[in-house]
Amino acid sequence: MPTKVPRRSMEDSDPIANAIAPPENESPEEREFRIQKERAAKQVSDAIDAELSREQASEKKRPKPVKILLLGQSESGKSTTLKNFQLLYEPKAFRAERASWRAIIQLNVVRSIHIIISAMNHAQNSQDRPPSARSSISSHESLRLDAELVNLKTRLLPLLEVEKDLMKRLSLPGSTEVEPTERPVAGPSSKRRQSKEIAVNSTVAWKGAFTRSNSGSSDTDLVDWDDPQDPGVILHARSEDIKRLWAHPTVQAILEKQSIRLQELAGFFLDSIDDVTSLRYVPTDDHILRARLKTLGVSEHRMRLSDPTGGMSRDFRIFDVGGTRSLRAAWVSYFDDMDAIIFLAPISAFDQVLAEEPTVNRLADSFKLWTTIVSNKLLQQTNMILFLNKVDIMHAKLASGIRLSDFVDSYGRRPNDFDSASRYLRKQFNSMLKQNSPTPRIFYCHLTNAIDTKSTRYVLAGIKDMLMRFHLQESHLIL
Ligand SMILES: Nc1nc2c(ncn2[C@@H]2O[C@H](COP(=O)(O)OP(=O)(O)OP(=O)(O)O)[C@@H](O)[C@H]2O)c(=O)[nH]1
Ligand SMILES: [Mg+2]
Repeated sequence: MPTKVPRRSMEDSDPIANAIAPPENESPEEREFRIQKERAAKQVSDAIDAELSREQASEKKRPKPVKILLLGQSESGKSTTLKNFQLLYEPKAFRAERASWRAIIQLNVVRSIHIIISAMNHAQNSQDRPPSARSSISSHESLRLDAELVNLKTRLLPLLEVEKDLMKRLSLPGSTEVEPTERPVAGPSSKRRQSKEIAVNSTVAWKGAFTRSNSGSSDTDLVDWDDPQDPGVILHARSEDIKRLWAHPTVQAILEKQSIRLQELAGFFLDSIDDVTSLRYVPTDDHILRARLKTLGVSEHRMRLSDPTGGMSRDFRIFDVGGTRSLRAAWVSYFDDMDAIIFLAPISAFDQVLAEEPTVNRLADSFKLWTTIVSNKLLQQTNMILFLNKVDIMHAKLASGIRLSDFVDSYGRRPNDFDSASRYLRKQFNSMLKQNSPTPRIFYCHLTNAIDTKSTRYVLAGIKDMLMRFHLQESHLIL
């Protein structure tokens, strides 16, 4: 009969000692087997420790990371530029987040419908007012909703519940990080109305709320299709209604008369409703770039990029910040030690105002912000890269007859075409930089469309190579 091994003396109250103590009544064979297992485990653990020390030692030898800070007003395209970097250099990780972006796109769709319904209500209310009160309202606001439209509106109301539900899921338990912020809907300033825009603090792991923890390797594995709360089901069921609402001539007239240009609003997906509301919809790269989620905090993204000359790879750190005015004070703590600033100025916004400050023209705000950044003492040595962004919207706006000179007096009688306008604006930004740079500094300016992956890919690859070369020269100088 095998002799029993006496239980090792230990403090019964010590949970750790309890957990690692050999089992009671262990036979000699079991003991031998356990000791062998523990020895093997220790060998593995020692090997991991050795590998970690080797990595730490080589980490110390690695050159300093290249740091890039993305700056610009809200909705200038900072987070979209970061998404482009991720898509280009970490496509697997980027695509693994599709389930989270699917939820944001659904939220964007519902928000557009919310804006349309508010505009319809506004038109209806002005119609319902007594004629004496109506006399001060311009005739265009009194467009009548026919029975079909009223019906459509009623059928689409459940989507507002979807919005609430998605927002609840985005607000992680115990967190107040999700902040539905007010933004004015374009329209005559005296009759400005508000529509909510969702924002998330980028330091919060909001993406976890939508990604399956045990997700498989294929795209469709990323979404929990059996989730009864999935907003995709309701959106799919209402897809035809959404299309009819959006295509309805009275709706188009109401939006036009209230100066609401939904196509130009961030997160516009109403022209892709068939795709976005299809059952088992998984966003394409293009859709992820178009998705709008306002940034509140500052987020840091790390990636290791290869050297085009075949040398050692470099660590890049890209910092994305929130661009709303109240968040800009936080930028300065990141100014120290940056290798480059990518400043985004959405030139198409020349006829728009800031959401947070409806008296301030957005192009004027970009000019002022650029001047503040280039004249900052901490940034005198920093490479400046300017993206004159949203050129696609700029093209369309100018072509539709909206005149730059109506908003920028100094543009004078120059032609209202894209080439002349972009050349003029580039010159303005350039001269602001020169006036505020006591010593010459590296400056690049690109006309960009950040939702176009192809053109952005070339711009970003060029920036990466330039910064690697520059960084390499600097390290040689230091050595
Ligand atoms: N059409 C068009 N849309 C763009 C372009 N660049 C960005 N967008 C869209 O504009 C919206 C705003 O872009 P974001 O990248 O979220 O803006 P941001 O600068 O990060 O804004 P904050 O986080 O509020 O500071 C998103 O829906 C983008 O898809 C562009 O060049 N053209
Ligand atoms: Mg952002």
